Amino acid sequence: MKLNVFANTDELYKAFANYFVKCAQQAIAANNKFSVALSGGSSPKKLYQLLASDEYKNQIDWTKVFFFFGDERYVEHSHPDSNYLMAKNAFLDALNIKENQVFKVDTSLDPESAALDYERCICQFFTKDKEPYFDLIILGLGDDAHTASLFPGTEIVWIDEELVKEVYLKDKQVYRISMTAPLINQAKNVAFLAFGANKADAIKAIFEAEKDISKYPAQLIAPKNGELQWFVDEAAIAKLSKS
Ligand SMILES: O=C1O[C@H](COP(=O)(O)O)[C@@H](O)[C@H](O)[C@H]1O
Repeated sequence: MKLNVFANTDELYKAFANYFVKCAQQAIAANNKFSVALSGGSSPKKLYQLLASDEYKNQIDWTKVFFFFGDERYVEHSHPDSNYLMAKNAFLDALNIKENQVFKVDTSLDPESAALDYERCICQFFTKDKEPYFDLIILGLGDDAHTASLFPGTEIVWIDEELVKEVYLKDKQVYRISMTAPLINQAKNVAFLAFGANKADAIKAIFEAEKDISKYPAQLIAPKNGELQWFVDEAAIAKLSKS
């Protein structure tokens, strides 16, 4: 595991964008395609915008990039909460990404069918591989130590076979569709993007508390053969023990 710490979010986003470019260039050179699962929420928006900026957009052959979603809110694609819509507005449209390069969760189906359908779609994409190996999975972190939509106290944290699953969040009374830990842990590269003082308790628990995946689901993330990186700012790691 590599912990990359930055003094401010501008540096953090630039470093993550450079890392994204490196992963993409390596995957395209090796396999002529780059498969990436995006995270949602508020944190990655500026990263996506940066990747579509003049500084970065010409560093990647975007026709060879295939986009998936680590998790999705169970809402229409035009809904303001949709992770797809956020990515579309932040960079997919600006980069002229074609429809067939973007794999959306079909939220017109019921939640269970949407999860099954997304799993099928992922398996079809990776049809030549023994298992689906994403080149990169980007993850966010909730203040409550959730990642993707692996939320504390939900059944999805115990899944060890299904690759995608629906999860019902009782407090919010909503469904989400999420990649599960077994799928995430098959990726070649997994990277967390987390910043701000509101993430400090979660980060301390993930790194220093006894393993308790029901309380701290992000502790589930440990790629089997891939590399795990954390991109954080100083505020987010402020509560870690100094040693
Ligand atoms: O609900 C979600 O939250 C996490 C973290 O979001 P943030 O707003 O604190 O950046 C995110 O990783 C996940 O994809 C999203 O659906």
